[in-house]
Amino acid sequence: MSNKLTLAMLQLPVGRDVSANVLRAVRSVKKLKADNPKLQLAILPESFNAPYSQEDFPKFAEPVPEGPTCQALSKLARELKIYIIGGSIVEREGDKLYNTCTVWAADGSLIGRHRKIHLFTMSIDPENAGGVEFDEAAVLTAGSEVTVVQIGQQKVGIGICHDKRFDELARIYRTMGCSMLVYPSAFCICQGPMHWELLQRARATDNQLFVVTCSPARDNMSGYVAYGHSMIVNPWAQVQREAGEGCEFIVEEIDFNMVEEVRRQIPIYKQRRTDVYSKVRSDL
Ligand SMILES: NC(=O)CCC(=O)C(=O)O
Repeated sequence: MSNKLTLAMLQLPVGRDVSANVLRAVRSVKKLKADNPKLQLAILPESFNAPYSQEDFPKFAEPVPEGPTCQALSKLARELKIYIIGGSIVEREGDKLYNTCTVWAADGSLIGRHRKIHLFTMSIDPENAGGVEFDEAAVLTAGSEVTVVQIGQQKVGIGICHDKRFDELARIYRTMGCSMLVYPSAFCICQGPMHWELLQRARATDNQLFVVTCSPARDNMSGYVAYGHSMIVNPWAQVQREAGEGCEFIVEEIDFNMVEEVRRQIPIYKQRRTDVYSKVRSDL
């Protein structure tokens, strides 16, 4: 049984026309599959179908999985016989809105729905690389479930952008048997240079697995400017692939044998002293 998986990360531009954004994503995935017949998984960015904007979230919200964006992703997965980690969209359920990542199997069925657990609420002063004011929590409801999906032979843990700052979530995924974490993301440009790669490599070091992020392309004219730099970090915590800032697609074969190699050579998971930690942390 092959322990490899060929994936694509699509660092797509996002405009205000939802149908155009979804169509661009669909056409791009089709082209990548035509050019790379071995492609098994396509990963889209956070908020790939509409602008990442607090004011706009209610306007662009859709039901999951009945809405047009989900239906397009389901059809695409079925047609191409690939898995899709559908970035995120704003999901409407009753009077609540969520930032939601849907995951589709190769038969078009929905195998995962991750509602962003840690909402992005930040007020960074302007002297820190331009600053940022954002409050997802003013509009969105936080999810309260972890999400692990089976992709081929691998268990994959899902988070959305700000979720990657929280080491506990990544550790839970490791404990649940994950060999890869995927975070569709739209990181802010003021924190990007400081924390984007650092956080991803930290999660990979702690948990000895692949960590993949997929961002929208940078658009300096939009209200919220995404950092770009979609990235694959391997279980040695090395940056295996990294996009630049603009529209870019990366196709990469992931060799999961590396997960076992690292865990065998540096067996920190087995060396943990939960007996000591639990004396001072009742939550462990
Ligand atoms: N979309 C997000 O969750 C942004 C998170 C972010 O930029 C951060 O610094 O955290």
